[in-house]
Amino acid sequence: MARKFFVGGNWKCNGTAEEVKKIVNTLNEAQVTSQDVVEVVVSPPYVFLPLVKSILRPDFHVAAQNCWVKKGGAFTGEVSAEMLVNLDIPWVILGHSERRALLNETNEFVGDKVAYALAQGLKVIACVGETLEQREAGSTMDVVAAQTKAIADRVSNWSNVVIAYEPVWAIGTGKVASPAQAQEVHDELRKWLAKNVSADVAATTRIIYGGSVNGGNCKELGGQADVDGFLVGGASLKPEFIDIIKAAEVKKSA
Ligand SMILES: O=C(CO)COP(=O)(O)O
Repeated sequence: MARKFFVGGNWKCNGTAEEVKKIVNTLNEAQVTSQDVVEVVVSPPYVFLPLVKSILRPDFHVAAQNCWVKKGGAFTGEVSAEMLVNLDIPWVILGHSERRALLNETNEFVGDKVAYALAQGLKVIACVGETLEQREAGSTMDVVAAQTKAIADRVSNWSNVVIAYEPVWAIGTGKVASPAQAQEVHDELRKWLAKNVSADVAATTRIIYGGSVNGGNCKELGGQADVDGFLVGGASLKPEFIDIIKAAEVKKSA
């Protein structure tokens, strides 16, 4: 089964209601590649999720940027997976490196969140990736494997999981991984899945790349055999996000 190209826009902690409406209008007006070829998901901050969902074109979907690790209750400031399901929010991003680094989310905690969110019926974009220090120490694959293992230990059905490989040193830095660097990790990660989960999960799970993706570099990155799409930060707030969605065409013609 072919892996459908996937483009996610992670808006992070940005935007006013007016700005959000503007971004959505731009997306709504854009002529993009058919949804048979690409799946598009945008992830606004929580407070804008109902607004975005209500005005976004029906062929694009929304994702939350996080959710609580288990059933809701006395957890001030948190939003539960059940609440997202209740509002028909289909996707959630979990384990983003900003949360791992700034909010001390461990591999195990992220694994627990992924398992819980999937069990509630959410689809999950699970983020993994190494820091510059880890890359320079030659431990990229050990780090990425440990992050993925914490998920694999807790998840048996991978059909609703997209893995986002986002090297921390490439996020928001303008220092994009080269197509060869991205392909190398995606290939290793797929081999890891084949060995430790199953050949089927390795063949069907989409592994998308994130970190300084823009309208200029998306085609070459997307042309790599094991790059199944992108998780885009800064450029997803701009009209060039549409060019990034269109990079799915490189796979169609491949
Ligand atoms: O963190 C990212 C997406 O989740 C990537 O962010 P940038 O595209 O701004 O580097």
